[in-house]
Amino acid sequence: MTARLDFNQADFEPQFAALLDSKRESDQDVADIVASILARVRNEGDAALLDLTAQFDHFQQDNVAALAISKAEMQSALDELDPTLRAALVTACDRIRAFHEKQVPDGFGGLDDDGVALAMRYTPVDAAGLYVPGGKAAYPSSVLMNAIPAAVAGVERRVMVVPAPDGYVNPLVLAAAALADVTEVWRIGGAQAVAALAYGTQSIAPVDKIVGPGNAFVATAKRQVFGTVGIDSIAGPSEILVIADAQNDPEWIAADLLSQAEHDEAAQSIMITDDADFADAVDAAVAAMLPRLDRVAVASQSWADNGAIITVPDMAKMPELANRIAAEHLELALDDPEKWAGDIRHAGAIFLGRYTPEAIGDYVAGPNHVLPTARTAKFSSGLGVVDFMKRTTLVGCDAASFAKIAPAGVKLANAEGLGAHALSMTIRMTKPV
Ligand SMILES: NC(=O)c1ccc[n+]([C@@H]2O[C@H](COP(=O)([O-])OP(=O)(O)OC[C@H]3O[C@@H](n4cnc5c(N)ncnc54)[C@H](O)[C@@H]3O)[C@@H](O)[C@H]2O)c1
Ligand SMILES: N[C@H](CO)Cc1c[nH]c[nH+]1
Ligand SMILES: [Zn+2]
Repeated sequence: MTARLDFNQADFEPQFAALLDSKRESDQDVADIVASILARVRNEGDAALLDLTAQFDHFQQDNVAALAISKAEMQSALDELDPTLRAALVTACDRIRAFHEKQVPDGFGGLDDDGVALAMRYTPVDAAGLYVPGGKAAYPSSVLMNAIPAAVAGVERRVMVVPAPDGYVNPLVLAAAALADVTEVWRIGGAQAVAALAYGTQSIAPVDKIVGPGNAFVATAKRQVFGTVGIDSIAGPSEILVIADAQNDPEWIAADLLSQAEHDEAAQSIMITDDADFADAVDAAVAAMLPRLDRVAVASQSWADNGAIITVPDMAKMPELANRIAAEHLELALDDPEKWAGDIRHAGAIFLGRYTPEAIGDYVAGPNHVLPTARTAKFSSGLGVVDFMKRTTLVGCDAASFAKIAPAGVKLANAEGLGAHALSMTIRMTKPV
């Protein structure tokens, strides 16, 4: 049974607060396990990586070099791909690349009113780690979502890690890596892969930034290595918030809720509706659909443990709740979805109207599906080209422009009691070359 919350009930607020608080990647036990895995890889390098890969992925190897996948293996996976599957991958690739090419920032530069040359430019990081999940499902789509923006940004070393449970990596994942031009692939996953990318080991050179989605252990590991390396966002177990009125087919909405529940027992699917009978109909449709899914066990547990159906007296109450949920994905299965979207301030991605299920965004719409979870959409965004870049500012004064602005700088330096700062400016006015 999934949770049912009614906005009009006296106990709504504590129930809603508990729902918001129930994300697995925020749990202390996960944080403790991850901290010890990170420490082991940092201290012991390759040996710990081999040991943890054997423990968590049941993949035993004697040396880390054996965990690498060559360019030739990736290419042959692509060459041997079923042509219709290859065509689908190419469609996804083309649409994702087109959307991300629009994101390349320009920077700017020129002389300001005082004659000072000012500019801002964007440069890519040298090396990016691309986490592709693979514990419970294979994610060729996540290869594309990670690797394409990295390549568009101009990152030279694009290092993919993917867990290989029992030593197996789905060939479609390798084919996607070839198509998206990944430069290095390692069959490692979980917090130990994040640690190897962040700290480096004897065999794996460290990267500057780690991006990509994963389960609670991966998301927590990224949070903990931040500072040693950059990260994109906390992209943990999937979430969907569906806003639906009674005009919808309950089965369509049930399928949308289950599309994210089937990712992980820790995934979260929530619906808000203004119609109690429709809420009952969706609940029944989910129950009827669940046994027909291949991933019935995962989806059932997710729906029972973390799912919820919320009824509101009218849709005007919806935006405030949606903004507090700050979901990774938000579907507006309503008339005039653009109008409602204007009231949504916090969501990783918004899907407009009854014909835009979230799943279209997972694969082929074009925007990235690596998105912030666990309420972090309140302050962070989905993966994009700028995540692989840094900004550098440039300033250039000549004698005339320097003389115009330096006196204010000298005044402030003296006020801060920083005499050498003041001197480095006054010296240029009193002792010009
Ligand atoms: N937010 C996003 O943008 C987004 C996108 C795609 C997928 N996802 C999410 O990615 C996740 C994929 O999860 P997955 O499990 O299939 O693959 P995964 O690669 O994220 O995790 C598998 C790894 O987790 C580690 N692990 C598992 N149980 C552990 C334990 N008890 N202790 C320590 N480590 C442990 C293992 O090292 C294993 O290799 C799902 O939660 C899915 O919802 C999120
Ligand atoms: N919905 C996931 C992001 O939370 C992405 C994905 C990949 N494949 C299917 N779905
Ligand atoms: Zn999905």
